[in-house]
Amino acid sequence: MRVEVISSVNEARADRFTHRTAIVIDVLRATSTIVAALQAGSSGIYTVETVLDARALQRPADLLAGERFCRKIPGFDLGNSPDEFTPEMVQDRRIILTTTNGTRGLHKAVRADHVLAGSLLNLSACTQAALDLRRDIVLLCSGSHDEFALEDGLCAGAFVAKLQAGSPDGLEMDDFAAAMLGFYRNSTGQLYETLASGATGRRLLKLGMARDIKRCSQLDSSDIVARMQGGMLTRG
Ligand SMILES: O=C(O)[C@H](CS(=O)(=O)O)OP(=O)(O)O
Repeated sequence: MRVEVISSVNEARADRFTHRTAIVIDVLRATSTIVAALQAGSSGIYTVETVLDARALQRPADLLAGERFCRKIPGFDLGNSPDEFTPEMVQDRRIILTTTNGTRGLHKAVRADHVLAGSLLNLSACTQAALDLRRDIVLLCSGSHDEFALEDGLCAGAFVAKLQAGSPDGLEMDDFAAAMLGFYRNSTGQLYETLASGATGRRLLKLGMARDIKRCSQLDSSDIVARMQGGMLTRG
């Protein structure tokens, strides 16, 4: 089995996904929020790129969620903070989500045979699902504003470490995957600090959202596998 890591949506050429399982990563915060929403009982999450698309897709019982400039979109039910997605709010409800980077990342991966949403929260569950699908794996770091984001690279490195541990016959990897593996190994025990030190983390801290960074750094706190099926992310 081989794993490759793509550093940002800008680098995500369609042909890199063919015949692969894609794990799309946006630790701060879209894919962490998707995992939290499914954990809280949402029946599924549609990701769309624009506010207009979100409103057009909404059916009467659906919730609109997402952010622009890290803030909840006016008129929407929910923002992009995992803690907002409680069972009281989202149980058995479909959610239409639009965020700056994560939703773009998920759309870039559509050519893959299978698309999973990965985060630190569901690292082990998502890794096992990807191994079970028996395809080469591509990890797409959604990044932030078209650039590489530290927290996504860290999470990609954590996935590479888990995939390696779960591949008794060995795991081939590209150079960027090897670099992110080294980065993750050097950050052991400092997940929160590393997340908080990147550009997105600093932006969220300035806005008083340290709690979101804490939540998004909770390694393996969920056994949710978030899988794209028929355009919607559901419990896989
Ligand atoms: O809401 C977020 O955490 C980010 C906003 S940004 O990266 O600071 O623009 O959006 P996401 O799509 O979850 O990365």
